[in-house]
Amino acid sequence: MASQNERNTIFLTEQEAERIRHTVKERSKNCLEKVGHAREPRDQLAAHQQATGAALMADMGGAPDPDMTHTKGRGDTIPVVAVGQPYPPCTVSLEDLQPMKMADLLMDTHHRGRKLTIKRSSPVVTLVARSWTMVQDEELKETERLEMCLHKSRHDEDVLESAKHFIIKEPYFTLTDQGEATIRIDHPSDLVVYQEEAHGKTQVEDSAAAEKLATKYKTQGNAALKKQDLPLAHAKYTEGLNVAKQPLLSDSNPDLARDISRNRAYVNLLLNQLDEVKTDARASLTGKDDQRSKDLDSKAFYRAGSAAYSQGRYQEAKRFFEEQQKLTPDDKDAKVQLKKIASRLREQDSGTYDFMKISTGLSKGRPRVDAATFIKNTEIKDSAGRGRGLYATRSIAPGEIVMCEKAFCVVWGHESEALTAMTYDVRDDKIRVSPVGLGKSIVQKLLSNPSQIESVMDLYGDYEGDGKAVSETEEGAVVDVFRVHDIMSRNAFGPGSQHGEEGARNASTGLWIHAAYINHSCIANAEKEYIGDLMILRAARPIQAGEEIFHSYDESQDYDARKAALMTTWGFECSCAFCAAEKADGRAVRDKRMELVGEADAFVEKTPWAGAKRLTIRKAQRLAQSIDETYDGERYKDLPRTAGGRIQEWLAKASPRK
Ligand SMILES: C[S@@+](CC[C@H](N)C(=O)[O-])C[C@H]1O[C@@H](n2cnc3c(N)ncnc32)[C@H](O)[C@@H]1O
Repeated sequence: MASQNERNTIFLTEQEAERIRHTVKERSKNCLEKVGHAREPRDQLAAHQQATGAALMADMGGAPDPDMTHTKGRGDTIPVVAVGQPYPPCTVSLEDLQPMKMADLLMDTHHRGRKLTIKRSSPVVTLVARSWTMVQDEELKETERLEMCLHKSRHDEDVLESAKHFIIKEPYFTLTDQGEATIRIDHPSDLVVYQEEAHGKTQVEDSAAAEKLATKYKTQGNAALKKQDLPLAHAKYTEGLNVAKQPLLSDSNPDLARDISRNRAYVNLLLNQLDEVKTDARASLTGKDDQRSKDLDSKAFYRAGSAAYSQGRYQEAKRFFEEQQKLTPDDKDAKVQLKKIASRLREQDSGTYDFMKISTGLSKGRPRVDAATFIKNTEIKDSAGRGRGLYATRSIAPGEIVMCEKAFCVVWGHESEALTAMTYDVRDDKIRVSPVGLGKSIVQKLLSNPSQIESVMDLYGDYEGDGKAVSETEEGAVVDVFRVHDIMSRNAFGPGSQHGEEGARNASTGLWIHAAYINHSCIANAEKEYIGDLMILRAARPIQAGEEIFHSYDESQDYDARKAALMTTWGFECSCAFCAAEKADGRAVRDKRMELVGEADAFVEKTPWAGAKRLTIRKAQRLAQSIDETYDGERYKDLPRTAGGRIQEWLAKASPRK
């Protein structure tokens, strides 16, 4: 993520930073000492009381949250998240995992190939960056602590609170930062809500009994939908489908599964689970010719088309809406959608946008644009010494659009998802300000739309995972949250404040997948701007076909600050010609230049250019000249002299008072 500017920096005291480092290192040390040790049984009553007390305190807002740390300046606490000790999620389906007992858990061990069925036995303690509770094994003999870190909610509901019975895939038994034993879940896909039907616990003897049961679930799903409890409606329809799809019933009454699929498609649309909308809609098709069946199939095509549209797959959406139109030619909805799709396809193919219209359609309540992505003039190729990069496939004139991209995911500072944390990375011993709320949103979006996992996971990140390309098991999408964190850290950008005041604690941030392939240069040939979550990249100078496209990740005038930010945030040292020249200038010249820039900035801030007196203009000219003189004529022959930019701008506008 782009670094926070001075004004928005979050300051930690040295002691606080040291305390964070110490806590994380102490935990690692403790884990190392205890690795492989047998689990010590817990006292059930004491465990229950501990969790109940903590949950009560947390609900009243009085619980000490061990994740929060003190900061200096505005606001006083912020969560701390330790990063840099990644491990991969389980990529095996439940039926291929062997059951294990709670009593057999070993300390600081990932129990690969195993699964543990548990029942929640206490209230859930919900803290800012984690939730925890006490759980019991199937025989209710053993009790253990279970915590879910960071990615702990789904569809705005705390996962641990959402159900009573769970199965943990490949349990990780370890220590908390405070040294307490716990089963720890980092990857949401490692915790599965236990469903009786999915695990064949309910025996259905004949098709009549199966029909009764599936209908019961369907009715419960409908009731939950009516109450807008979408996760429950989804769960009930899923249970219903598990029964209705069994040959016993689907042979005699195939329409029941179709009906439930159609209903679940609707719930999925509301939950933004767009891949499943399309699967369900397709599964619900009757293909029959009577009017009622045609109406139902038309509804299914509408749902599938809406999902494809939301995914930016406009050709696919077009096909669905055309099918809808064939079945119900008088339906106005399909006509409206097809008209919108025509506009999106035009944007996508030609890069022709009505920016004014897009812009006026935005507000704080509707901060995301309805516009397509245009990337036709670019391609991804290897870039020597920089991994991959983005290249122009045709020549592009200054000011012309290089590419336009709607964000894969953006979290605006004013949205409830915005969450900033200090991350302490054990890999390089650095504490950073990180928009973990964006990481959480990306993970949620991927869990809901597994077909998009591959394109996000292809982005550059320090941790590359275990190399297994599994993104789905029988139980749903698998997302490696550690990889998402690292990808976000190296690829996210800030679209700036578009809806009011924002600072370091609630900076807007987003991920643009195609733009994420663009490398940095301090003398970039492209400049980005934003309308809502639409990134528009224009050529800053003529770009030839085949030329690599660069934008600037950090526009600081100060070479040393820029160099440090590029290394801390993006992990590289810039070797562009401008950096090479500034490096050759030496420290003394750079310091002198920055001192003059400081003077010039102060001048510009306090001196209005309109009606400036001759004497004032002379002063500005002298300042501009002094800055210019810090540049060696030969060294900067073909390079911009950026430090004088602001004062030059002032001079260009200023007119002497007559
Ligand atoms: C947003 S990604 C750019 C695409 C990336 N090169 C790739 O292979 O996917 C940012 C990462 O690219 C690399 N990078 C970008 N600009 C660079 C440059 N000028 N020199 C060296 N590495 C650069 C750094 O590793 C950085 O963290």
